[in-house]
Amino acid sequence: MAASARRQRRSVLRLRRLIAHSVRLSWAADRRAFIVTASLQLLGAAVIAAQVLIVKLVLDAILEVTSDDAGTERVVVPVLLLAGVTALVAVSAAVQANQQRLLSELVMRSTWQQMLDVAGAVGLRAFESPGFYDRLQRVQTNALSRPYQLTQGLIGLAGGIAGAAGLSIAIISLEPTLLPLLLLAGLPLFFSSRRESRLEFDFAVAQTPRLRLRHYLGMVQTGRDEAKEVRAYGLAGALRERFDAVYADYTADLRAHLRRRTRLAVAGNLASATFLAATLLALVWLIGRGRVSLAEAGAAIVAIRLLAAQVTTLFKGAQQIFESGLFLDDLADFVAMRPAAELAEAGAPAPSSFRTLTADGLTFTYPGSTTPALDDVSIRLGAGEIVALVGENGSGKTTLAKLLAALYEPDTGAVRWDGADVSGYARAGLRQSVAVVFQDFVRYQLTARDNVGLGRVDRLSDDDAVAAAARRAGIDTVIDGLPQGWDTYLSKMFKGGRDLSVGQWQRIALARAFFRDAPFVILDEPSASLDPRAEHALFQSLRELLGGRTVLFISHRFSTVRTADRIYVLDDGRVTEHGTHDELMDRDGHYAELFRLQAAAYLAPQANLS
Ligand SMILES: Nc1ncnc2c1ncn2[C@@H]1O[C@H](COP(=O)(O)OP(=O)(O)OP(=O)(O)O)[C@@H](O)[C@H]1O
Repeated sequence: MAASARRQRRSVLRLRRLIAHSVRLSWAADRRAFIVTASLQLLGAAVIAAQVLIVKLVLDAILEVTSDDAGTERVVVPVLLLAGVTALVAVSAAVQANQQRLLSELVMRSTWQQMLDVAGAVGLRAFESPGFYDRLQRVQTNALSRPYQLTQGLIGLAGGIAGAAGLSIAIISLEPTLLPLLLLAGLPLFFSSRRESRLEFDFAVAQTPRLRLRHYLGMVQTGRDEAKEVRAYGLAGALRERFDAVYADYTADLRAHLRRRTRLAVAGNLASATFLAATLLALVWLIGRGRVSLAEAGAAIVAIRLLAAQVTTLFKGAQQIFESGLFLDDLADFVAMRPAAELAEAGAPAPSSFRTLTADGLTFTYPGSTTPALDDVSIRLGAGEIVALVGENGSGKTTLAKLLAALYEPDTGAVRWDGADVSGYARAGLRQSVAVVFQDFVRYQLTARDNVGLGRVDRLSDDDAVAAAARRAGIDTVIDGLPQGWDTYLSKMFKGGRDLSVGQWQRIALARAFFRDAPFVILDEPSASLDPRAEHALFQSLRELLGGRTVLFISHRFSTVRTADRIYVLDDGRVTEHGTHDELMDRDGHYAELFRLQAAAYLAPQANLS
């Protein structure tokens, strides 16, 4: 008993908190729309109350006409009034529906804006945390449906409360003794609706992980990116079976849940009918005793029906808010991360270039990992130098590049520009001076112009510079040959869009980096998908293409690496060797071994295959 009371108190407290949060969310989304919606609710409640009073006037007039043989014209005014109020109810419902749709859309927009602000503000480290990523996914998945449900719930709840209050006032003004009777008739509905909303909430909470899995399994079978592999590995049948199994579990639970709800609805309605009969009998008794007139009794019956509808709306609203509760909690936690994220990215204005860039004893461990990806790594780049990073898979090359690009902070050690530790500079300012082509660069499903121009958004409309960057990357003729040239979407998702080959995409990514026009350029395997001629041309002209810029490039192809001014060899997160190609070959260490392995593979492929 005590436990159940505690649970109820917790539910009430939670509902109060959720309502406050929903109101804040709607208010922040658009004050005007919120005020208009709230005013319409109040108007709706007043009109419902007026309806009851007018019904009484109509009944009074009808009874007078029949008993006194008075002129039927006496009925005309109340009837017209009733028709007018009924029309007003219908009009207000239509306006409310539109207003609610608008408010839902505005709340959805505001939710997306808040979510994108946080996603853009947090450091890359956040994306390594499963907690952050899960929450982001949940907020994102729900951001499309929940705001609608939430505003509907809020409006339903407010409307239900206002309507019930309006009806109570109307009844009191008719005959105060009727009020307890009305409340009695509403009691079974009150309890059954509350129980139903609790059941629905528990069901929604319990099913969330399963529904998420079902959504994912559906997506993996319909996604464009996944389509190749699903076919190549013949996964369609197996994935479909999993989808069916998850769906079957869900429908089994849904059936059981709906059976419970039906039982509850039957019990609630039976109890309601019994209470209604008792209320009507009490009304007859009051009429017999002359305490209540026939017209008042008629109006009371109308009020009972209206009150039942209001109570149902009220509980449905509370239930919808409850169901959106998890989403609201996720959103609140997510948004709360923003100030700390912004603080972490803030700092003094960064210089726009450097004469020397050094990494001093960098150590870095990915969140959730136990072994460091970088262990006491030190390297140096002079302005205008081309420096290469080599090493086996997983040796830490990309991680080092990310630290130098100010995307991660080292656990210990420092990245220095002209001797100054860059951790004191604003991250965004630092990154402006760095252009990176990642191994897994982004293929923006936007126009060719955007794909290059996004390298530097403040110069996006500089068509000549965009075209020049494309020329340097050797992708200009491909773009000119597209159906709408620079305006062609590089995606089949859009009408007239075209996809490119992997190597052409890589050139687009290079063009984007060239367009950025930054003093420090990081190229992570920039030629992995280029044909031999294009790769040769790129590295032959790298100095000319990047005229005087400092370049750090990562490559597994030693033919390209040998042209670098200096080469750093990474092994298991540590720098094991460094020097020019000739120096490293003379040293006859790890680098020389890897170089010879690759050279031998080119020169005597048969021997390697055998
Ligand atoms: N996001 C991550 N979370 C946890 N560990 C990671 C993450 N990214 C990389 N690692 C680990 O850090 C180490 C270094 O990875 P990194 O990507 O820097 O290697 P790499 O030298 O660039 O490899 P490759 O030649 O395959 O591109 C590896 O052991 C890798 O498994």
